[in-house]
Amino acid sequence: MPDITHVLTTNRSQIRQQIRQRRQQLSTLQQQQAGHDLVRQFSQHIQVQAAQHIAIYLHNDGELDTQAVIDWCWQQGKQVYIPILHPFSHKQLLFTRLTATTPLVKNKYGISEPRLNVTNVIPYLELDLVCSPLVAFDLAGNRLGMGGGYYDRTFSQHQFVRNGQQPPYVLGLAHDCQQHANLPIAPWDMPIKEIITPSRTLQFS
Ligand SMILES: Nc1nc2c(c(=O)[nH]1)N(C=O)[C@@H](CNc1ccc(C(=O)N[C@@H](CCC(=O)O)C(=O)O)cc1)CN2
Ligand SMILES: Nc1ncnc2c1ncn2[C@@H]1O[C@H](COP(=O)(O)OP(=O)(O)OP(=O)(O)O)[C@@H](O)[C@H]1O
Repeated sequence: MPDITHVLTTNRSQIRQQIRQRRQQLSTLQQQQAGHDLVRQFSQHIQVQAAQHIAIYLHNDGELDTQAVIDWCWQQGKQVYIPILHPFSHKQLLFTRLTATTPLVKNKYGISEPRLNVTNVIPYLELDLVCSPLVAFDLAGNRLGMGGGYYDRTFSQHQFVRNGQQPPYVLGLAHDCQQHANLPIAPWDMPIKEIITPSRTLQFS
């Protein structure tokens, strides 16, 4: 009998591969349109409107293009933060401020991130909203990421109110084509409350 953990891992990585391919095949025009439509969904969202410190990501690998949303945030006077790979804590993220003049470097996965400057790092609990990237989502709020466990670790470390500080509101951003009928769930997966796509906002209880 195959070991259940092995089956789960193989299955998850096949889904990842299939959906990553699907989003990589979107044309530049489709990506631009998606990014533009996302602003409409995003700007109408109550939690977004109330948020001052917003973590988002710099798109890569066919992910939903966030540049128009970032520009909208700046126009609204909101502060934008991007995840960077922690320089020495294994598979941990730091969130650092992004402005129009922030120097960017490529991380080991080839993803652009702000060059580490400790004065620009925000403690996770000071974020109001976290817009997480993802590879696949289902209609129960399960998400599958790139396979590093970076976001799951971040969410699980900060899921409870501590010293009266509320954890940030977490939502996922994805193309509609990243929906998958039934994701195989691992014990460490942290479901999210909401996914925003260019065409709709999905809320899960
Ligand atoms: N734009 C963006 N920035 C991000 C993330 C993200 O998903 N999107 N991350 C979110 O965590 C972190 C980077 N995490 C990553 C984790 C793994 C791989 C990666 O390349 N993995 C393997 C495939 C693994 C598999 O299929 O099992 C690869 O492609 O070779 C890339 C990024 C931080 N920054
Ligand atoms: N809270 C956690 N603590 C320790 N290890 C974890 C945690 N969450 C995930 N991991 C480990 O990280 C690895 C990758 O997890 P998984 O495949 O769920 O990542 P993912 O959801 O694709 O990535 P991400 O969360 O960055 O989007 C797994 O081996 C898992 O054991």
